[in-house]
Amino acid sequence: VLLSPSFLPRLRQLSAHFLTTTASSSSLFLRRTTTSTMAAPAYASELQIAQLAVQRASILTKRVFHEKAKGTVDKNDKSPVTIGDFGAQALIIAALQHHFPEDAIVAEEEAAQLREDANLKQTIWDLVSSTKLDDPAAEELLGGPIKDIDSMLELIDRGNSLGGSSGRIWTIDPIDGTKGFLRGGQYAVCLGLMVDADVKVGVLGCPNLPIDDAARLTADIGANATDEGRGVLFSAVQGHGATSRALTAGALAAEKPIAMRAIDDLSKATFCESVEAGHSAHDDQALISKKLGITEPSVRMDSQAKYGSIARGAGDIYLRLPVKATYQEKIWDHAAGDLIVREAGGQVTDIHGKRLDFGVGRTLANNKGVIAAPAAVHDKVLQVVKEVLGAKQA
Ligand SMILES: Nc1ncnc2c1ncn2[C@@H]1O[C@H](COP(=O)(O)O)[C@@H](OP(=O)(O)O)[C@H]1O
Ligand SMILES: [Mg+2]
Ligand SMILES: [Mg+2]
Ligand SMILES: [Mg+2]
Repeated sequence: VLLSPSFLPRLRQLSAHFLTTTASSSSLFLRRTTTSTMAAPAYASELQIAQLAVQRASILTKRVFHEKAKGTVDKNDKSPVTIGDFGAQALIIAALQHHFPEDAIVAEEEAAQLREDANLKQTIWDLVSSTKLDDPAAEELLGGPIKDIDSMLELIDRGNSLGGSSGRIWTIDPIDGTKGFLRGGQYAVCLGLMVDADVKVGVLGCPNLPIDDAARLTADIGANATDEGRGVLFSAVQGHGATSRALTAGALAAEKPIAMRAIDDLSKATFCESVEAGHSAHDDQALISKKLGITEPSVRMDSQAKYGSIARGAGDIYLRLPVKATYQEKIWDHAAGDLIVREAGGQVTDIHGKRLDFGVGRTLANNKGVIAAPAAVHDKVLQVVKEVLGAKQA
């Protein structure tokens, strides 16, 4: 059993766990007892690697924003994609490949375009090969640097899994809210692990959100923010709650549990939605908000920073109603946020009240739209969504 190939990744996992649980203990005896008598919490190793990988990828995205001309290139779907998206995806997959080489990965980007563009490829390689966590133990835990430029392209393309309903599947959005990123607004580096289509681990790096969990959402949230006081890492493990911590450039900062705000009066709720009118139906959402008695205007922000923000009670409700009936939401746009909100005391469904189904491929083909709200009021919000959308069809 010890020598079977399937045991190898597990062995690596165990040694990773050993390295971190023992990093601060000095006696060998203590180390032995720690590892033999304490059961590791569920998905502890996956969580730690995911958090550090997102943290490292976030450094790269910040470097792209601050140091580089933003290098926007056109993708087939005409969404802006930057060297940051490719670079962050390469760094995250490198860490996953090092620890969990058997796991499938569904990631947003692919390397095809880089293979044909030597300049772009080199620019990304320069960034990727020079981005490290500033804590050597943490950097080593992620497996250190990528070997060479071709390995980088292969790693990016490891994210081409078709997804599905069985086994371990990671999903990555290296930069979610690319348009927000380009504007200097909100964006998120997103990573989730699904096991048999159930999201078990979710991590969101939000470099432009305030660190302070108590900071309420406002209309100008994160717009052209300086780095001072900003950068949050949200995490959740199924059944173990959700946390936030400062996003750092090295080892993980101390975590705090987060929870959604208890709201008994929906008229006092803060609701958030996409900046982009093409991504969710602003007019329908305004009507729903009004019917709920909400008088404050919506807070518009890009990316899964919306999920993280309501999970820590900085806002309360996130509505994403379809603009076009044919659009299928992508699993990487929702997996981490869905778990983080539910672990913080929320409920997340589509406009029909169905939980998001991450087991049918790269898209949420079985769902339309998203409604995320505190569990106690989710039904009420859903009811109003149905009223408004029903009236439109009638
Ligand atoms: N017509 C559409 N409806 C809904 N979402 C869309 C869309 N077109 C693109 N998107 C997705 O919306 C995401 C951004 O969400 P938000 O509007 O909440 O910031 C994009 O992620 P990327 O920025 O990673 O490409 C993209 O996947
Ligand atoms: Mg995109
Ligand atoms: Mg996205
Ligand atoms: Mg993206």
